[in-house]
Amino acid sequence: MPLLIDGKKISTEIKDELKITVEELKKQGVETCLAVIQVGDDPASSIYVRNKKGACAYVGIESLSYELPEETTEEELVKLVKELNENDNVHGILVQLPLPKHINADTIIRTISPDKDVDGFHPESVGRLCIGEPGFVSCTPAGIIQLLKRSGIEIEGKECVVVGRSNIVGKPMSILLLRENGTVTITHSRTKDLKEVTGRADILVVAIGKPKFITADYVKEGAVVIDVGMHRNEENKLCGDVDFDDIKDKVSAITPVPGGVGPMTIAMLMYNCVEAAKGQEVE
Ligand SMILES: NC(=O)C1=CN([C@@H]2O[C@H](COP(=O)(O)OP(=O)(O)OC[C@H]3O[C@@H](n4cnc5c(N)ncnc54)[C@H](OP(=O)(O)O)[C@@H]3O)[C@@H](O)[C@H]2O)C=CC1
Ligand SMILES: Nc1nc(=O)c2c([nH]1)NC[C@@H]1CN(c3ccc(C(=O)N[C@@H](CCC(=O)O)C(=O)O)cc3)C=[N+]21
Repeated sequence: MPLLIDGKKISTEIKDELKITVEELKKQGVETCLAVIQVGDDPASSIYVRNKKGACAYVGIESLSYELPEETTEEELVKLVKELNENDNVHGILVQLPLPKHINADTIIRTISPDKDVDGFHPESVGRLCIGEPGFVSCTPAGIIQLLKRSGIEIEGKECVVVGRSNIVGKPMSILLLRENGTVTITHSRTKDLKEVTGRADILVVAIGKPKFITADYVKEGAVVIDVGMHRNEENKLCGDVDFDDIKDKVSAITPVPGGVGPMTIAMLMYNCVEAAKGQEVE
C-alpha cells in the first residue's frame, strides 16, 4: 500500500492551530466572522456549506448563512455583497459557485472586496498570486500545498503535472507549485497524448471533473497522486477523478476521496478567514 495522505487528519491539525489564533483575536475583541451566500440548492455546494458550518463551529468562527432562492437577481446579489463589504463585523465573504445561469459569476466575484475575498477568486487576489505578492490564495490548491508539505513530500525540482486549468483549481495550483520551485506542466482537454505527459510526473494533481478517469497507465511508478475530483454515485458513494484501486499499488503516495483534498479546502477557508480577521495580508 502507498502512503495514504490523510487530509482529514492534516485539516484537523490546521484547524487546531487556528483555534488558538481565533481565541487570541477574541481576547482583543475581534469575533472572526464568515458570511456564506448560497443561491439555489446545488448539491455539491450544499455539502460544502454543511462542512464549512461545522468547521467554523470547531474553530470558533462565527458563520452567517444566506440561503437565497434560485430566482434571486444579479442586482439583489450584488446589493447583498456590497452590504457585507461595508459590514465591519464580517471578515470573509464566500459566494458558492456555481451560480444560477442568469447571474454572472465574474460580476459577483469582482464585487467582493479583495480584503474579504477568502475564496481567493477576485482578479486582484489572482494577480497578487501570479506576481508573488501577499493575498488570499484559492483554498483547494493552497490546501494541496499544505498536504504535500505536512506529509514531507518535497516539491522543489520535481516534475509536477496538473491536469485541468480551471481558474479555481488548475491554474492557481500550477502557480503555487511553481512558487515551491517545482517544474510545472499544465494539461487540459486539448493536450495531445495526455498519458505521455502525466506519465512523467513525480507529483500529479488531477482536477478534471471526470470520475475515475486516471488509471494506472497514466502514472509513473512511485509517483505522488493528488485527487481533487468529487463525484457522488447512485448509492451516494463518493469517488474522485482518479481510479484509486487501479493505481494504488503503483504510486508512492495518494489522497483518498473522501478524506483527502476536500477537508483541506475547508481548513484553508478557515485559515483565510482568520487572516482576514487579523486584518493582515496573507503570507
Ligand atoms: N475537493 C474539493 O475541495 C474541490 C473539488 N472540486 C472537484 O474537482 C474537479 C475539477 O473541478 P474544476 O477545476 O472546478 O473543474 P472544471 O470543469 O472547471 O475544469 C476541468 C478541467 O479539466 C480539463 N479536462 C476535462 N476533460 C479532460 C480530459 N479528458 N483530459 C484532460 N483534461 C480534461 C478541462 O480542460 P479545458 O479547459 O480544455 O476544458 C478543464 O480545464 C471536479 O470534480 C470538482 O467537483 C472542485 C473544487 C474543490
Ligand atoms: N465559492 C466556492 N468555493 C469553493 O471552494 C467551492 C464552491 N464555491 N462550490 C463547490 C465546490 C466544492 N467544494 C468542496 C469542498 C470540500 C468538500 C468536502 O468537504 N469533502 C469531504 C466530504 C464530503 C462529504 O461529506 O460528502 C471529503 O472529500 O472528504 C466538498 C466540496 C468547494 N467548492
